[in-house]
Order: sequence, then structure tokens, then C-alpha cells
Amino acid sequence: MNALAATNRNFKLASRLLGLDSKLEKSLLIPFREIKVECTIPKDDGTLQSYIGFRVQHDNARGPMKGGIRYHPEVDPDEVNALAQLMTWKTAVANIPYGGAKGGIGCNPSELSISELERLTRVFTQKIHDLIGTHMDVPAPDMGTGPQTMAWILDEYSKFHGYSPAVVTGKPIDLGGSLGRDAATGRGVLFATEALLNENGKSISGQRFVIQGFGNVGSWAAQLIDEKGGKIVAVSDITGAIKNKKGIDIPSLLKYTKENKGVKGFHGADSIDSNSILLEDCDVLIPAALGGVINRENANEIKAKFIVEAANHPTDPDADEILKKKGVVILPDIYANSGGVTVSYFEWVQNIQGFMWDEEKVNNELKNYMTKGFKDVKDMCKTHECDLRMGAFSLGVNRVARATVLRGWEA
Ligand SMILES: NC(=O)C1=CN([C@@H]2O[C@H](COP(=O)(O)OP(=O)(O)OC[C@H]3O[C@@H](n4cnc5c(N)ncnc54)[C@H](OP(=O)(O)O)[C@@H]3O)[C@@H](O)[C@H]2O)C=CC1
Ligand SMILES: O=C(O)CCC(=O)C(=O)O
Repeated sequence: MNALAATNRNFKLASRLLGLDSKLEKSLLIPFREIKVECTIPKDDGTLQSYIGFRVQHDNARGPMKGGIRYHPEVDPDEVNALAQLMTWKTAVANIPYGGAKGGIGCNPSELSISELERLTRVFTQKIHDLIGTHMDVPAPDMGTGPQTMAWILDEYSKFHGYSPAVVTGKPIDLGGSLGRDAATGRGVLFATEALLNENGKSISGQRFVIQGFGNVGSWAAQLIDEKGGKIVAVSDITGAIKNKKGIDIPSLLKYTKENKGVKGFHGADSIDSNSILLEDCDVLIPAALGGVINRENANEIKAKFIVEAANHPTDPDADEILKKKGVVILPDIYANSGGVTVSYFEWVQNIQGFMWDEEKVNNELKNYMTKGFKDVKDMCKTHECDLRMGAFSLGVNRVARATVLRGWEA
């Protein structure tokens, strides 16, 4: 099932749980606006190369639309649509005053030079600058993008609209980025995992973790879980997968990946088949890379007791059903990885206030939001006698539906 069909299915199940009117259901499902732009840039060798960029603005009932921009070869309109919709429910679950959006460019950033990436980002911004803005749609980093990408967007946007730091979040600190945003998604994953384990009479310390993806989210989650005494027994990235039953030395791995651009070849662990990373024996599995990786092909073989979805849409609905029967507890993406957008909200607030918070305040506030989010999701599970995914979806969809009805449709 593709990402959009899967997301629509989860939305419709939640809508039925809530008893939403079918017309309201339809209006919540259809995106507010879908943008597709051609981005042609001269490559460093003088030849021209064209790329397609997307921005899907799904819903703005609760506030400006918000969501990352992804640079990846597999970016396609259906996936961006699904990810934009997930952002709408995610910002509502986190209870921050935003709607949802997502963007992407179909490209392989590892094959582009820094100056080619800068040209591509600037051309994309030129094409969408009228449709984003501090109170309209606020992009942020996602896979293949980061603070430097946000700095280029900020600069290009400001040429048209005047200096506007709050038009993007996840910026470098020197340009108004928030302390703690870089680590925020991984830190949110830590807080979410702690909440889930505590509820099950366990703690991070003593649990065995497997993490797929060692980029922004995966590496921060690994570092913070390691600092709390969790044992990380296997990790992977695009270069390969490694395993050490006794626990991987994460500080050494972080140093190694900076120097070697990947986990492959790390001396303190054995190399394993990348395809088997999700099937490794562990207590908690944390997918932190691509979507759709847990599906009907592999769900039966998963050994973890808990899955914490740091990636967006890592679990296919077929796999959800199989894992539920096996008794595996899944903490869904729209709650588990909401730490990133929550600190993006803090960054936006700081930019608008013109006042910078210290990192302790950012991290404490993030913990408050993640703790409250877990309680709100659990309350919905109790009310609707459903699993955590439906608890999170029904929480998010209900908040957006209420805002939509309150705003009304009068022309
Ligand atoms: N950044 C954020 O704030 C947020 C991100 N997310 C989600 O988290 C996930 C990861 O994003 P982020 O960490 O920002 O992205 P990054 O680009 O920083 O990292 C992605 C990681 O995934 C690895 N990867 C790519 N393809 C594969 C593969 N086939 N198998 C194993 N690993 C792979 C990459 O390897 P390599 O580096 O070697 O290419 C890299 O380690 C995405 O689903 C994203 O949507 C969710 C909420 C917020
Ligand atoms: O920080 C943000 O605004 C969005 C992050 C994001 O893209 C996500 O949560 O998937």
C-alpha cells in the first residue's frame, strides 16, 4: 500500500471512531493546495539539469501550515501528500497552533555539490516564495536537508519579502535558529520512549535498542538513549548495518561516522545485512529513515516488543495488523517524532518575540509537551478502546475537525 493510501486509511478509521460527518471527513482529507514546480539549474560543469519540486499544504484550520522539505530520489507527489497530511495530525497531537504541509525535491543530494544544492534551493524558493510565509506556511528540514538549506531559503525569501527569520525553522543558530532544534526530534523520541516504557513498568536503562537510520534523528536518538543507559545493539544507514550484542560504543560511532560518512566499517561492531536490521533481536526497534519499511513481507519476523516510529510512516497498515496480533506495541509517528516540529514551534515563537530561550528552557518545554501528548493519546485510547495509532489519529483529527467547524464555511 502506498504512503497516501495508508495515511488516508488511518484517517478514515479515526474519522469513523469519532463519528465525523462524511462531508466534513471529505473536506479534511482533500489538501488545501498542491504545488508542483520545475526547477532547472546549471550544474557545476555548465550542463543544465531539471528537477521537480513539490509543496503540499494540507490544512490550515489550526494555524499556519508547517512541515519539512525533503531532498531524496524517491520523493513523489503521493508521498509528499501523505507526509503533509501526517503533519496536520501531528501538529494537532502536539497541540501547537499549526496546520500541516510538506515539501520535497526529487534529487539525490549526495550526488550534488554544495553550490548545486544552493542553486537548487534558491530556484525552488523563487518558485514558491509567494505561497510560504511566517503566517502562511513555514518549512523546516527533513531527510536530505538541514540548517544550511533553511539558511538559503531564508535568504532567498527575504530578497522578495524583507528579512523574515520566522519563514523557516531549523535554521542555523546564528540566523535565529533555536538552541536544541538540531537534537529535538531525537530528544522527543527519547521522551516518548521513556513514557511508553515507564507505562509498561520499564525504563530506558537495561533495554536493547535497534535503530535504522543514523542521520539527524537516528544519531541524536542513539546518543540520548545511550546517555540514559539504553544498550544500542544494531544501527544502519545507507552505507550498511552493524551489530554488537554487548552494545555499540555510540560516542565512538558518532566520531567515526563524522570522519567516514557512514557506519560501514566501524571497528567496534560486526557488519550485517542491511535488510535484516529491522529483524534483529531487541526490545525496542526505532525506524529513523524511510517510510514503508515495516510491511507484510517482514512484520512476522520482527522480534522487538516495542516499535517507536521516529521516521514518518515507517509501518504499513498490513504490518500494523500483523504486529498487533503478535502483541507488539507501536508508538506512532505523529506522536513519537513530534519533538522536531514542537521545537520548530518554539523557534518560530522566539523569532516573533525577538527573544532567545536558553537550551534548558527549550528541553524542559519539549519534555512537558511530549509528556502531555502521551497522556492525551492514552486518554483517547481509553475513550475509543483503540491502539496507540488510532488514539493519536483520533486525537489529531478531532482537534482539527473542531477548529474547522468553529471557523465555518460561510463565503
Ligand atoms: N529532521 C527532523 O526534524 C524530522 C525528521 N523526521 C523523519 O525522520 C526520518 C529521518 O529524517 P532525518 O534524520 O532528518 O534525515 P537525515 O537525512 O538526516 O538522515 C536519514 C538517515 O537515513 C539513512 N537512510 C537512507 N536510506 C536508508 C536505507 N535505505 N536504509 C537505512 N538507512 C537509510 C541515511 O543514510 P545516509 O546518511 O548514509 O544517506 C541517514 O542516516 C524521516 O522519515 C523524516 O521524515 C520526522 C520528524 C522530524
Ligand atoms: O519542524 C518542522 O516544522 C517539521 C518537521 C517535519 O517535517 C516532521 O515532523 O516530519
